[in-house]
Amino acid sequence: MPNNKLERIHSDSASTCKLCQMEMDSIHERLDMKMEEIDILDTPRRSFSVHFPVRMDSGKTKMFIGHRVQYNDARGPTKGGIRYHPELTVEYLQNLAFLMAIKCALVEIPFGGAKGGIVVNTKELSRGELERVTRAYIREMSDYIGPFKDIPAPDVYTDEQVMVWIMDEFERIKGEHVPSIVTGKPLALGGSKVRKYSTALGGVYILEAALNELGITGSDIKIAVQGFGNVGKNAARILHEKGYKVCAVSDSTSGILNEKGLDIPAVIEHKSRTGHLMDFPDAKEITNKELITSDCTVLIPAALSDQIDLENANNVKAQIILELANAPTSSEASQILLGRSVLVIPDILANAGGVVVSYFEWIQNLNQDYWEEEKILEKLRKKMMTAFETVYPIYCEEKCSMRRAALQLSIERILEAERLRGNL
Ligand SMILES: NC(=O)c1ccc[n+]([C@@H]2O[C@H](COP(=O)([O-])OP(=O)(O)OC[C@H]3O[C@@H](n4cnc5c(N)ncnc54)[C@H](O)[C@@H]3O)[C@@H](O)[C@H]2O)c1
Repeated sequence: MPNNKLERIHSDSASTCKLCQMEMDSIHERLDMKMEEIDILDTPRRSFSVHFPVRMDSGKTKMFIGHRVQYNDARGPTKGGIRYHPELTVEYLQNLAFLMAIKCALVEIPFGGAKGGIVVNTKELSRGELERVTRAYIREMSDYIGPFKDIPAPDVYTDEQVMVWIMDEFERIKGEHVPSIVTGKPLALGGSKVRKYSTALGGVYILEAALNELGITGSDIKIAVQGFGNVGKNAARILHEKGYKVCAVSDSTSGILNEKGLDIPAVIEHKSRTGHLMDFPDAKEITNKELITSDCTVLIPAALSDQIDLENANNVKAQIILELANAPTSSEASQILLGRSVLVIPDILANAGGVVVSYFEWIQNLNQDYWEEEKILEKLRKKMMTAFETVYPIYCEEKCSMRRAALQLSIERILEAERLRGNL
């Protein structure tokens, strides 16, 4: 059995799928979808598994299983992460691949959706074994992936080093340089500037657009951020730099609050020096639960799924929830918040900045180019704003959740591509 951390990380996107499923019936009805359209959306184009032997450090050979799902490629080559997890199944990956197709359509990047990975607990592998397992998986997959077929990226328990091994093995097989085979690489090997904080920054662009739409302005805007990892810390940092009052932040151990606003660079320094948020001077200690219901204008869950639930949804004080984590709001809580007119900006829109900059990395690689930071920032802003400006009117007109509005838009785009190809 995996430990709790493994299980938890693995369940986040499953919750997103559950939330999307909840909205599907009303979308089918609203778009007056025919059975053949529902079928084409419900069916992954390719799902396959490979079995491969790897020599372990002990000298013994062990068999591994890898999967890849290429869900829908009507809008372009499929794109999606490679996840290493002991409980990975094809069915689970199908859900994640569907969400990737939805996200890419929402921010109008010319990709379909994919997801894959290996059934393995990386904590049980040495670095050498991890490299050999990765390379063996890519040897099995090399005919089915490619810059114009299917482009992998990092996901749970894979990182930029794993992406380099994937690229290197693929290039050895093809006998040429192909950096565009994978995104999420280090800068020195064709990675993109901004990628490390693109998810947080994309979310901040969307948040500012939402504040503007709701007419919420001024120095009284209070922000609470749950999670202080890659996404949460960068979101807090960017918002602080923009002059917002970030009043509360938390990590897995505890939270801190200062109603006048925290000095975020000092909090970052404190956390990197001590390893925790506790004992930060000039702040009150709070629990993660207290952060969710703290007195704030904007709540940014950026850690785990199902943090806003049946128990606390009625006590949320924020007017806007920016879902930077995947599925931080349970399905029951979503209904309550909709009833209370709290604007929930759904994960599929709020955290899409990461895949947008991955797309930019792919373009840079195809053109053997490196873009300056300013160019990437401007293009990211434009992509995120366009998505928001298209989804928001649907949300207002249809008086539905913003998640439903976003899903509806993506589905229309995928179906349009299928129609133009003559598949419908
Ligand atoms: N990294 C990306 O580009 C990206 C893109 C899309 C979605 N996401 C989603 O954003 C979320 C965060 O990702 P990340 O890359 O920042 O992960 P991370 O591992 O870097 O950080 C996770 C943070 O959450 C904190 N945390 C763990 N348990 C907690 C708890 N019970 N309460 C409060 N905080 C807790 C950890 O201490 C850590 O600070 C995940 O849901 C992830 O799927 C990330």
